[in-house]
Amino acid sequence: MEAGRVSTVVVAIDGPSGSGKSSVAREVARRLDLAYLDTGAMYRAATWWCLHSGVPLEDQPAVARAVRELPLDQGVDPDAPHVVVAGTDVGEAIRATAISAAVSAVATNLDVRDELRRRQRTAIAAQRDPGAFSGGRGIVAEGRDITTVVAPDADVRILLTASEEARLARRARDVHGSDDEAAVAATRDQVLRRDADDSTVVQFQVAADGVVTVDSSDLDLEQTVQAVLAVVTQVTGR
Ligand SMILES: Nc1ncnc2c1ncn2[C@@H]1O[C@H](COP(=O)(O)OP(=O)(O)O)[C@@H](O)[C@H]1O
Ligand SMILES: Nc1ccn([C@H]2C[C@H](O)[C@@H](COP(=O)(O)OP(=O)(O)O)O2)c(=O)n1
Repeated sequence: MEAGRVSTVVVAIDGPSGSGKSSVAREVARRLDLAYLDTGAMYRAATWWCLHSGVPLEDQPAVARAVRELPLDQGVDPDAPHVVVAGTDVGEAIRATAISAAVSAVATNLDVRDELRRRQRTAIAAQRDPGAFSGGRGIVAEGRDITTVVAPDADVRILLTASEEARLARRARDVHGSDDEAAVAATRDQVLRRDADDSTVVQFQVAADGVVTVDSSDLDLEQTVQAVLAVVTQVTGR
């Protein structure tokens, strides 16, 4: 390494819906002073853009064309993440149930995946290189295919899992403010159907070779953050 250069670390985290990827990855990035890339937000922003522009999601070539032109500005500061499309802040809009219900139709479009993966690799590369113009600081990137396809060469690769029951209860509390029977039933589409659809194009249910599994079923958020930090320390010494 050149004198004066500080080594950067790339942490890749994948997992199913409700496993805690976004909350855990963001907090780990904060504590290690790394950038944070929420790749799910990119698929959500692409879905928002298609709906906003009147592109029918079943018209795959039209969706792919729209996404290649997607005017997306996404921040990587874990303390102030922003998602802006064509000048509109869509940070909240992309979490709406209508987007959660529609996003798999866009995420299973292989041309869309090519385009967004290209952008994700560019964002990760900018943070990996300490000599980069933007001053690479290292990054935590999370999604469904970061450990396997987008950044299989990441320094740390983690599959964050949790039982179906834990994931449904978490999402129900997020969306409906309760994890009673009705709230969990209303959440099944957002979690289980979406994971089943997404699994047709990416594999995030079983850890690939060299990927460390962290099971958060019986851990709270802080314990999960600690478990992920322990893997980072074990692998990188940081
Ligand atoms: N052990 C845990 N690990 C991560 N998140 C948890 C945990 N327990 C509860 N949660 C909560 O579960 C919800 C879903 O987490 P989120 O990060 O959105 O998951 P994902 O990005 O995998 O869909 C959040 O409200 C989070 O605070
Ligand atoms: N790297 C990624 C990230 C997300 N996706 C897809 C899968 C999901 O249905 C959507 C939204 O992802 P997001 O991580 O926001 O989903 P949840 O936090 O689990 O609700 O995008 C993907 O296919 N590949």
